[in-house]
Amino acid sequence: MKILSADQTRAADQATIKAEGIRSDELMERAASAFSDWLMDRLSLLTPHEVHIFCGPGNNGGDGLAVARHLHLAGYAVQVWLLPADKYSPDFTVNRQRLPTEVLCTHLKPKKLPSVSPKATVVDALFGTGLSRPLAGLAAEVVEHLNDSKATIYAIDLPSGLFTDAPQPSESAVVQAQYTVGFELPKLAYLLPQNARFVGEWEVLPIGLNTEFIHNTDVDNHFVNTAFLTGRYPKRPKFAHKGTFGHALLLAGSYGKVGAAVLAARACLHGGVGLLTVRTPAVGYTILQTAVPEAMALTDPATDFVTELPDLKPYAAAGIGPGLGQEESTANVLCQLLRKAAEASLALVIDADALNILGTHRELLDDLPPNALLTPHPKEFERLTEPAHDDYHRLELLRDFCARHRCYCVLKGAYTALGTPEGPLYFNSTGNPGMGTGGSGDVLTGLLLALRADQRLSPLDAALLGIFAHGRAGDLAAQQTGEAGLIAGDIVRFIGPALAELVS
Ligand SMILES: NC(=O)C1=CN([C@@H]2O[C@H](COP(=O)(O)OP(=O)(O)OC[C@H]3O[C@@H](n4cnc5c(N)ncnc54)[C@H](O)[C@@H]3O)[C@@H](O)[C@H]2O)[C@@H](O)CC1
Ligand SMILES: Nc1ncnc2c1ncn2[C@@H]1O[C@H](COP(=O)(O)OP(=O)(O)O)[C@@H](O)[C@H]1O
Ligand SMILES: [K+]
Repeated sequence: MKILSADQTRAADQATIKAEGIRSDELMERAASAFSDWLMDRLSLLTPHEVHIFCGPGNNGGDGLAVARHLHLAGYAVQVWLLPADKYSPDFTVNRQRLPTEVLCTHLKPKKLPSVSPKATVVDALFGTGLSRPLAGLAAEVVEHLNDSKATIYAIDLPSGLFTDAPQPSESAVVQAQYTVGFELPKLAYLLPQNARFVGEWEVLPIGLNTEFIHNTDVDNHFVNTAFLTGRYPKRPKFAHKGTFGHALLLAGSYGKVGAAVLAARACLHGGVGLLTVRTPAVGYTILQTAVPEAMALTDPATDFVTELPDLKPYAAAGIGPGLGQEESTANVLCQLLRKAAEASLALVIDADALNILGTHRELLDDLPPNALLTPHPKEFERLTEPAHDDYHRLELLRDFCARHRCYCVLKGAYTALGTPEGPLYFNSTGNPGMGTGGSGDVLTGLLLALRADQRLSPLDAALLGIFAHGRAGDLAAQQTGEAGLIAGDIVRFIGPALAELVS
């Protein structure tokens, strides 16, 4: 799914109105009906609800007025509160006129704000994508009042005060919604940790925006769901053999961290790799051969950490990092691997301690072979770049980093963001907080290694499929274990089912 900016959203609305020959208030009616139906599914008519709808002067307020009409006609006790303004949008005015006279509709006044009980349902229709500056004055006062009320707040399109695709000053007033319901496509603002307390849970409802316009619009950001991945993960051919899916090399583990190598190796095998060879220090030999008999062990001469790079000829892809440690001789192995990878046409996946080594020897970044795939969490990413002022700045750093080094970079977290050499970012939709547990990242590395070894997949598709399937495997696992009980090995068990869902 494409993530549109505020300007692109407005243009999509206009394109739809033009292509369908409808009036703008008819499109608003679609949005308001979709929102009203969604809300009424959650509110029961049997328990009386005090529903307060707070409307601003633009089309977000127009949506709110239309929602008020729908809820009133369905039998809910609705009260509308209007933010006074010099100017109201035409569709606001149309819907103000359509509001049945029985619905109480009152202008808000400073210092005389209505009391809203904690049991009330509030619809926030003050501002949406048209917000042009941080809220101040009465609007800010209303927002603080709603946040203090403890009522359940449902925001239409955006929590009021939040910009669609830029940060707002830290002290400015923003509605803290429990739910945000947008239209057609998700917004960047929904996906960032710093906005979580404003956005709450979110959902988008289809309103039939013009598909041709969306198709022809270039965007900076994409949201990756199952539909987005259709056609990217081919079925295994009938006459396939282990050579078809590539031979991968995993360099991982050190004394006390051989488990990371085991998790990554198991994930790689469940990720469909043809053959897997694992380079661990000697201390890992028995552990690996026992825990993962399907993998070949190519043990390093040193006991506790990896010191020598094996011959790269047999391999289609190499993964380096999980549990590796940062000894100087291990850093040398990484350095040689980077220099030889391009010549050996080796796809690289770089994680964990290998990233930390890159962070302390930044000159090595210039040796990254084309299409290398890096998988930092935000702290590791900071070591490769610089501290970010906020989540939006971090995404810009990600974009710059991938463009400069011609690499793919997986910035891990909820809604993991994949940066690409071409520029666009891809936000993942799967995964759950249960995956915030030691070893989850090692599993991702192993899975990505398998997909990079599969010569049928482009670097972009391998990365998108791996990130999505990793989160999906975590979701399937959590259905059995619960989130708190989830451990990294559980994610491994569900990689197969998660990938099977993607075959098309
Ligand atoms: N036909 C359409 O364009 C559709 C629009 N929709 C709704 O329309 C919304 C966008 O509507 P608008 O573009 O009218 O924008 P908004 O309703 O978000 O707000 C714009 C109005 O608020 C004022 N304003 C902006 N920032 C302010 C601030 N800080 N303090 C005080 N006033 C401020 C502007 O001058 C303008 O009058 C969407 O979020 C969505 O809810 C939906 O109905 C779908 C269809
Ligand atoms: N709240 C969350 N929602 C979705 N995915 C998550 C969440 N927390 C963690 N994850 C995923 O779990 C993995 C954790 O990786 P990482 O931090 O490297 O763990 P480790 O170093 O312990 O292996 C990442 O892929 C991340 O996207
Ligand atoms: K709103």
